[in-house]
Amino acid sequence: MSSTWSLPADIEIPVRHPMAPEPGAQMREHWEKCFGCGSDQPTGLGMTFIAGEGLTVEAQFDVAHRYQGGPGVIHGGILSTGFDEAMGTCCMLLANSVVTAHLEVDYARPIVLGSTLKFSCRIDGAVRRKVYSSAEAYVDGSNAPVATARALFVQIDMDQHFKDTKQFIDHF
Ligand SMILES: CCCCCCCCCCCCCC(=O)SCCNC(=O)CCNC(=O)[C@H](O)C(C)(C)COP(=O)(O)OP(=O)(O)OC[C@H]1O[C@@H](n2cnc3c(N)ncnc32)[C@H](O)[C@@H]1OP(=O)(O)O
Repeated sequence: MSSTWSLPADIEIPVRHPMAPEPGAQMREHWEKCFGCGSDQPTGLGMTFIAGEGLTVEAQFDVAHRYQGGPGVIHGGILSTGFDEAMGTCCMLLANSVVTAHLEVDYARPIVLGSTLKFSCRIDGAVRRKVYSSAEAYVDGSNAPVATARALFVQIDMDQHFKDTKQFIDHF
């Protein structure tokens, strides 16, 4: 795998929010209609999340047949969606609302339909509103990651960011 991704020199390790879920606790969906995590999104990934120690989160979803790209394997965009959601949820340990500004994925192995895809995510640091995260994805029986990702999330003001799409929002 290769990447030109590098963290900025002025990066700092942020503090986990005191109200963040305890390590081992399930983390909530950020919005019930979300394609990644929403319980009111029947075609979505239905991802689940467990808070880890420090600034880490474990996430997973089952690779259903409807997520097929090539014959018998996951679509690359679905895998990248899984990373996006898992790493974005990891940022919730800071109790910030964030959106993805940059996401890159290295695809190391094909992922067979029917697998359970597991993500190990962490916050690498933050600079002002920017939160840097990295993650690996695994399937059962594989010690090496099947894919890795890095992302930049930017903290937003929810009211301002979604001011033009409020008609879609029941509540957050
Ligand atoms: C979904 C939301 C719900 C929230 C709940 C929790 C989420 C949970 C899970 C969700 C999972 C799913 C999540 C989803 O799927 S979120 C959906 C996909 N993402 C979007 O739609 C975001 C679209 N982009 C924007 O709205 C704006 O561009 C944002 C808000 C990101 C920044 O525009 P804004 O005008 O506000 O700020 P700024 O332009 O001064 O930038 C600020 C800083 O960031 C730096 N920068 C910006 N872009 C890049 C870049 N590409 N590479 C490197 N750096 C970049 C920039 O240089 C500056 O740095 P500095 O000057 O400080 O050094």
